[in-house]
Amino acid sequence: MTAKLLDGKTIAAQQRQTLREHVAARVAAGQSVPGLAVVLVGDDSASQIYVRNKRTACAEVGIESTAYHLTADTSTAELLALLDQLNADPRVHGILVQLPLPASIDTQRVIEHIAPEKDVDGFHPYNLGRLAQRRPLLRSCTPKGIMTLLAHTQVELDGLDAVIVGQSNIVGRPMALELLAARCTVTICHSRTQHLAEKVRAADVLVAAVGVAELIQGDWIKPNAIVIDVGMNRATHGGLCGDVQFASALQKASWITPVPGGVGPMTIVSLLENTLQAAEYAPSHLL
Ligand SMILES: Nc1nc2c(c(=O)[nH]1)N[C@@H](CN(C=O)c1ccc(C(=O)N[C@@H](CCC(=O)O)C(=O)O)cc1)CN2
Repeated sequence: MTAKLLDGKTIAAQQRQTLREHVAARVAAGQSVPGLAVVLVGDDSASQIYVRNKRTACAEVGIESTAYHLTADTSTAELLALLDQLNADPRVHGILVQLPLPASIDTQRVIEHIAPEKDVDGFHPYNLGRLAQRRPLLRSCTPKGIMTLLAHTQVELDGLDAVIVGQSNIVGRPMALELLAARCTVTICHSRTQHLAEKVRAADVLVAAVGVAELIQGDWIKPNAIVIDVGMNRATHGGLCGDVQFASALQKASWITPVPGGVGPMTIVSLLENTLQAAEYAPSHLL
């Protein structure tokens, strides 16, 4: 058996086209251009690339992005002051603070300082709480993008066993809430999990988001499982590799995401969707 590829690059491109049409229709109807504030602190090279890619994607669909690049020695108080300004600005519908922040900054305080209705990353406790209650508003981008990929398989998720490897606030935990809302039976594995291979072998849907190159072996994969690889690790040959051993998993799974070109592009298009959603929900007196 050879798995079918869940081609995030192509699906995200189709979604950007749809978004472009929605934004154009919105503007033609006399409503405001959706605005995204993109905040980057420090000089992390990967973050700079992600921010650039997000702004390029914004431009493609007609979202106006404004960049705020702060130096690595910015204090938490200075960043909170910028967020106060952006929270109050009616042209800004979404605020994105690129993570990770420098260690000197209190990341949780920063996330909680973004107005929940502008929290297009879906990291604010309000938005995570809404998802936990199955009443989501702005959903975390990577898990949201993964749910879109899963919808493309047309596999009925109801009742399936889903296993998530990784318990981060950005991916693992909101992913569990998404899959629970889709009526999967969800297991989250982490660094203290015993018998990881056995847990993975039970998965009809596997989401690998642990950040360890090729940790998950192909022979751990249940036949016909759907395999979603969130990992983005530097391979020994210099390229990128995921958390799953792709070549051997391809022989066991029914569907699998490539790295690159799987989950990453879906994360970015979900951010664009959230920004349009935030603009559409913004109170009319602010438009
Ligand atoms: N504020 C946020 N910070 C971070 C998030 C996030 O969703 N919000 N997620 C990650 C990084 N990330 C987005 O910011 C991200 C990472 C990778 C990709 C992507 O498209 N990857 C490509 C490969 C890129 C390459 O060649 O290096 C792919 O998978 O095809 C998109 C978004 C942490 N921080």
